[in-house]
Parts: sequence; structure tokens; C-alpha cells
Amino acid sequence: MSTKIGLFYGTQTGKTADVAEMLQKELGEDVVDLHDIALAQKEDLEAYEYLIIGSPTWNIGELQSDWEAFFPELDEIDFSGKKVAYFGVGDQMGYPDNFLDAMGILAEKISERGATRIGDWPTSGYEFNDSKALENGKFIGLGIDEDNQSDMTEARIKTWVDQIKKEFKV
Ligand SMILES: Cc1cc2nc3c(=O)[nH]c(=O)nc-3n(C[C@H](O)[C@H](O)[C@H](O)COP(=O)(O)O)c2cc1C
Repeated sequence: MSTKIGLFYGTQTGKTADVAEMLQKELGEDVVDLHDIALAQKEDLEAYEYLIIGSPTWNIGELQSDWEAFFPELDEIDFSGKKVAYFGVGDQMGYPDNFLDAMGILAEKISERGATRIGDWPTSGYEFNDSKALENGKFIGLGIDEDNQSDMTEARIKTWVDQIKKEFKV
């Protein structure tokens, strides 16, 4: 089992890939392996005890298409004993009723398969109506909005990385 963190992301127009790279830089290139889910196999996820999962939301409340294609395979992975953190990329002004839904859809499935979730994130500083990524009044992972709040991305990443470092104990 690798002691590194496996970061798996999907992206349509590159924004989630950019955020994935920023997270890797902040956590350390020797600590994080980046994987585009479009090219990943289930064995790639199985190899890590610590995972970060990232997806933008597309088509009003849907997973990004490569995550959608991979989604049935999640049912074949045993996530018990794995710690998983999530980040979502979305547009709170354009899609206020479905902000970051994909992050919630992935976390629900992966938690169902036995994973321990880390990396909750406050909703203050965002304006939206509803999201599938909410639990007990918090986001279940980091929320990034490159369409409306790109100036906040760097600080959000820094704060979240400090937090998950402690929660992962890396
Ligand atoms: C047709 C369309 C539908 C979208 N639907 C949502 C949505 O339901 N919720 C959301 O938060 N963002 C939504 N977005 C915004 C994207 O998630 C956002 O632009 C994101 O940065 C794209 O990431 P990517 O470049 O990694 O694909 C949508 C964008 C488009 C163009």
C-alpha cells in the first residue's frame, strides 16, 4: 500500500485539472500522485490508503463525463480503511440550485463503499440555494468556483490543505 496520496480528478474544460495541480503543489509533489480519471483503472484507486477525489459538476447537477463513465466501477472497490477527501469545482451564480452536486454524488457512493471522509468545509463566503454536497450545514469537501471567485482559490486551497494534512496525518 502506497503511503502517498492518490488524487483522482475529472475535467471538461481544464479548471479542475488546474485545481488538482495547485493541490499537488501545496501538499508536495512527492506526496501526491495525480491521476486523470479518464485514464484510471480501479486498481489505481485501490493502491492508495489516502485519496483525494475531485470533480466539476456538469449539465445541471451531473457528474463530469469521465467520472460518469467510471461511476459503476466504484461499486467494485472496497474503500474500507481508506481516508478520502473531496473537492468540487462549480459555478454558484450560474447553477445556484446544483452548486457542487457532483462532489456530493461521489462522496455518497464512496462512503457507502466503506471510506472514511475527511476535509469538511464551511459554506460561508459562498452564495447558492442548494447543493448535494451539504451535510450538517457544511460542504463535505472543498468548494472551488473558478467562474466567480477565482481570486479566492489560492487561499481556500492553502487553508484546506493545512486542515487535511492534519486529518490525513501526512
Ligand atoms: C452546461 C453547464 C452546466 C453546468 N452545471 C453546473 C452545475 O449544475 N453545478 C455547478 O456547480 N456548476 C455547473 N457548471 C459549471 C462548471 O462546473 C464549472 O465551469 C467548472 O469550473 C468546470 O470545470 P472543468 O473545467 O474542470 O470541467 C456547469 C457549466 C456548464 C457549461
